[in-house]
Amino acid sequence: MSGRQEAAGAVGQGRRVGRRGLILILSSPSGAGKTSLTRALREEKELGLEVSVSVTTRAKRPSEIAGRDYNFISVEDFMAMRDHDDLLEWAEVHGNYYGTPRRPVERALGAGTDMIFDIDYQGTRQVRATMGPDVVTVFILPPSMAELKHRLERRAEDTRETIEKRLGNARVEIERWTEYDYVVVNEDLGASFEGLKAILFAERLKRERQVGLPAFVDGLLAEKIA
Ligand SMILES: Nc1nc2c(ncn2[C@@H]2O[C@H](COP(=O)(O)OP(=O)(O)O)[C@@H](O)[C@H]2O)c(=O)[nH]1
Ligand SMILES: Nc1ncnc2c1ncn2[C@@H]1O[C@H](COP(=O)(O)OP(=O)(O)O)[C@@H](O)[C@H]1O
Repeated sequence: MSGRQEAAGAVGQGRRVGRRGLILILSSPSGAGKTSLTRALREEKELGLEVSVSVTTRAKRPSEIAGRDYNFISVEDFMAMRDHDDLLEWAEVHGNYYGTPRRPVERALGAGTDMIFDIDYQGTRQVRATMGPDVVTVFILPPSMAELKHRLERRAEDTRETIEKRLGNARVEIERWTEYDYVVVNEDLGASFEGLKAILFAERLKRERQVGLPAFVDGLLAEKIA
């Protein structure tokens, strides 16, 4: 992306290596754990990640906070945002509309802040098409279908009908796993969290994401060793 500010970087003899911001996308079938992992990443402040808060037309769950987990809006308001091009991407999932507001993403990336998106495979395709190399995608798999069902039941925030619909869609969602850069089988939440941090740290060091490296290396090679 042109015009994007660079995150603070390494310093060597006054030569700076900056970094382009990235978007870390987490997708999974319902109940595999992407919300828990997104919350854990957001709460670890030193990672410096900003979570994209989607708009949705679905009803709020008891544990959710409007403005933190989602902005809950009417179908009319959703369509107005879509028609005004206020959404970076949008999709219909489990019979409800979901979308990523464009402006907060542009603001965060413009300031060099990395973002996390918890969006489905349809949205992931759209973001990859528009943001290309700045996107890193991770698919979260459950350890088994039986455990996926148990997690949805243990979460106890949805009606039986809602759980059935999400389980019914799980196979179609899981089949998209090959479209993703990384795959994490979320058996142990702590281990999955460590895996995501490893992905983030490695992606931040990718050569093409580090701006100013050629000048930095030229400087290194020109330096006189006493
Ligand atoms: N495309 C798209 N998908 C979203 C967005 N926000 C959430 N989703 C996806 O919508 C699906 C349903 O999310 P949610 O209702 O929170 O249910 P959960 O998956 O059971 O936690 C999940 O696959 C989310 O990743 C968005 O802004 N865009
Ligand atoms: N590794 C895990 N082991 C056991 N329970 C988990 C694990 N990850 C998530 N959970 C639980 O499973 C339920 C579904 O997780 P959640 O993060 O809401 O999934 P998603 O956002 O993918 O629908 C929640 O009750 C959560 O606490």
